[in-house]
Amino acid sequence: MLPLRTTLPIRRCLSPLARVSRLHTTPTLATVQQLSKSERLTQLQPLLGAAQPWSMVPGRDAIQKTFQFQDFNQAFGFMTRVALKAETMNHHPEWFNVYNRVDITLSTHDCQGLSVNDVTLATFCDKLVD
Ligand SMILES: C[C@H](O)[C@H](O)[C@H]1CNC2=NC(N)=NC(=O)C2=N1
Repeated sequence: MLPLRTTLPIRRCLSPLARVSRLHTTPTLATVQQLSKSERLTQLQPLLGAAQPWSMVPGRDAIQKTFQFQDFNQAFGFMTRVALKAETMNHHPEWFNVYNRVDITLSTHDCQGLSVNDVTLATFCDKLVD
């Protein structure tokens, strides 16, 4: 005779599908923070003061830079490499391309401003054309 209330552990109450989905739940995303004042001095300033500098976007906490290449092939090859890096970082540029020109704007939507991810991706872009 089964007792009226069984207190089975929760995992045995889940349907197989629910159990699997619990195994594959998306981990909570680490929240990315805006660059601190000191990070802006140590990490952002070098980008803004470089020989081929990034510049702040007026009215936004974002940086922008235009890259010029010999032709479309070179420009698209650059974009391909940046795109693959963006995917591995899960951090994506805002960009525009016409022929041999690539305009890139970087900012972090999740924190409505510049984060270390933008510094990392900007540095990656610069190294590609060094
Ligand atoms: C859901 C997804 O992980 C987030 O939207 C990622 C994707 N790529 C991103 N790219 C940029 N530039 N900023 C973000 O905050 C961001 N967030």
